[in-house]
Amino acid sequence: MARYTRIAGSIALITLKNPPVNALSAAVRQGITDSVGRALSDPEVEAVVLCGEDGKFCGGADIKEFARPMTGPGLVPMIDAIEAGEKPVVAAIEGVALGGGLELALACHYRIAHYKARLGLPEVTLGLIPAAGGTQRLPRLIGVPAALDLITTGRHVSAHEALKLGIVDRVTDRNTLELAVEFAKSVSGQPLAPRRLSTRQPSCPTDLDSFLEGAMLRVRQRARGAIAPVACVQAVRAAATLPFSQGMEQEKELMASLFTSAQARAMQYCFFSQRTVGRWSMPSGARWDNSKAQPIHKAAVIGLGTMGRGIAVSLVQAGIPVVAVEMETKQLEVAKHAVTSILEREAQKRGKEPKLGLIHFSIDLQDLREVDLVIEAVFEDMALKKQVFRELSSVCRPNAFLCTNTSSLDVNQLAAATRMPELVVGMHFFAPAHVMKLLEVVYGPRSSPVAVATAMQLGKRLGKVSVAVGNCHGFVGNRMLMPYMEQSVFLLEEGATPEQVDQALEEFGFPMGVFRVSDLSGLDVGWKVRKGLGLTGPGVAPGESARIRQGRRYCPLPDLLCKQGRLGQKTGKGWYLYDKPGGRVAKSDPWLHNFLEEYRSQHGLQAHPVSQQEVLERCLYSLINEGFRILEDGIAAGPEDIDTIYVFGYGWPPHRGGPMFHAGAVGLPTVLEKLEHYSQAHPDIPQLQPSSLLRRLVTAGSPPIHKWREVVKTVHSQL
Ligand SMILES: CCCCCCCC/C=C\C/C=C/C(=O)SCCNC(=O)CCNC(=O)[C@H](O)C(C)(C)COP(=O)(O)OP(=O)(O)OC[C@H]1O[C@@H](n2cnc3c(N)ncnc32)[C@H](O)[C@@H]1OP(=O)(O)O
Repeated sequence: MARYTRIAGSIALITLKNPPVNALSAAVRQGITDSVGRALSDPEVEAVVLCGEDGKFCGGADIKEFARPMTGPGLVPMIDAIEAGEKPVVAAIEGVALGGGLELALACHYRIAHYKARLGLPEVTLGLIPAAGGTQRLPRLIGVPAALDLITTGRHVSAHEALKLGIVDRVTDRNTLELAVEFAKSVSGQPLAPRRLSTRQPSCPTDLDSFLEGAMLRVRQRARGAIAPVACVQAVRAAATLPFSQGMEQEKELMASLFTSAQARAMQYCFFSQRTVGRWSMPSGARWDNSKAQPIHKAAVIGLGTMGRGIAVSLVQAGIPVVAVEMETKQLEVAKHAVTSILEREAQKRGKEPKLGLIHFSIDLQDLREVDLVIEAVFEDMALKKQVFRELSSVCRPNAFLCTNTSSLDVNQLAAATRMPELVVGMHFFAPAHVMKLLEVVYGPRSSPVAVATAMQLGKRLGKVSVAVGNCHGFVGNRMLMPYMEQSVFLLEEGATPEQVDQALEEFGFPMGVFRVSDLSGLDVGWKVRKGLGLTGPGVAPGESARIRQGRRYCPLPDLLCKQGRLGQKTGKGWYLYDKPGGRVAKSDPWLHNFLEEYRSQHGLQAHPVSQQEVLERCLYSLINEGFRILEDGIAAGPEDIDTIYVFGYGWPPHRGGPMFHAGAVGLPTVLEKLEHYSQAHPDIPQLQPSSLLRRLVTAGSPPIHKWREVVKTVHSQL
């Protein structure tokens, strides 16, 4: 809806009204259309001010409507009518003007923004382009290069940046509406033609063609197969080279090809999944809406290695005072220097002062007596972590929350080392912790709903996408990664090369294939985990075959590389060769190829050509299969949780929705059939045996993904 009022005598005020973000639903579009018509036809109205209720101008088109047949007035004619009107319209922008919301503002003749407002055209993140004239008006307002940047990235800009770019005419820290009304009065009667963006010529670089070609190249590289960013460049090219009306035609055609695309569906699913995970639940019945988070006034981080430093930076950036603890003075000094430089660098990027005063470095655990919450980030070693938790339990206040940053260790064992196990949760950050958006909040069997709510709330404050998950080895993300990584090395045994496997995965849309990632993070990380699990090293039973562990197929290749000191980038060689230790450019390594051949002949393995299809099916479907097991086990509340974890933490391409969404898109019967096929071909790999939930879903007629929770519920109720 939109509310029409008259204020200050001659000003018509149109207020968008559709909580929570005043999205442009059919009813809102109808309301605006009617109100604008009324204002234009009322002789007593000299000018119009457009604003949004509750301090939010507009969050854009109503995304929920995209899945339904379109009703109500179209966005484009509504916007065009505002620009063409003979009375000045001033947009009073508070909160957000995003997508269709900004496009609406661009049709207004003037724009005034509150200094806290954020503006942007994020349609590309939903698999679309700004097709209500955004791709045509923005280049005409701020020039082709700046518009291209905003449209292809979808990034939000602050009101101050918007002013610098020329998107808004004024920024205020006063009451935006009052200023807009004053402003509207002051411009009434002035000529409107120069204010109509559709009539302007866009400012273009002199070498437009090569500029656009370069931009297209960069966008294609970054897009990793996503089609919307490419369409964005094409639409902006139309703005730069065609008259407005033809540009609009082109915009419409491009949007028509995207609107019903599988990629747009996937990305919109990601948008809603990200919000669904905020409404977390635990098998006990505790939920986001019946569990109250405790405020965190002061926190601590124990262990200032790479992870601890990133976590400390995140806390400081969120304005939370932190005690940062290392065990020895020398390590503390090194960490202090590193944390301070990250804080300074990050603050400089944001044009702000670093909040150095919020962090206190210490080697004394007694300094933790006042904190509300501790995040332990010491080395991934159960005995060491238990020791730290015992000490924390005796030093901290009895009601302090004790969190462990672990990627796979049993949260319950750590809880058992404390006096208040209900206050213990896992907070699995991803490296670098101040950059990566994902946080897995891990609840053990004894974690209280308050502890989970507090950790989830803290994650939100840190700007993370937090997902609550149950306690098991590897939680959700790493547990699913294990069968994926196993398949990748099995494929090497069978004849593939790291290059082939990586290429298939990168063409699917991952930023890096599994072997490049392994080289980047260090092969010794997995080696240590495998040693801990008794899969390699002294824990292996004497006489056990090199390629069988615990009765199932095992590939010792990664262990063999580690034994040779090939730990990845840091040693200058791993699955690939680098020009020096710490080098980043991966080169194919003939040594490795020979090594693989020798290994195969030593173990009597016959190499066969491995197709791209086989790489994808075995790596991805085994990962997906584990995802179904995770749902069955109640470790993740729904497929949205798994998909959000994979998109935000593991580089799964958003235009493919996430692994579980991908399974639905491929077709559950196909996934089942392929898993059955590979499982028969490799009976010694239990991970390829289709999970019972997948079978059940197929038997139930492969319901759409939003119905899977119901099927999972029936599985749980029958247990
Ligand atoms: C054949 C061709 C046909 C073509 C016809 C097409 C015509 C269309 C032409 C033009 C294209 C225009 C497209 C768009 O405008 S797409 C939308 C662009 N806008 C966005 O992407 C913004 C999305 N929203 C956000 O980023 C954030 O929500 C926020 C910054 C606005 C607010 O953040 P926050 O305060 O953190 O709140 P939440 O994110 O939690 O959101 C609260 C609540 O609101 C829902 N919601 C948010 N935005 C929208 C929206 N645009 N439409 C519908 N619903 C929205 C969100 O889902 C939450 O809901 P809840 O989980 O149920 O609480």
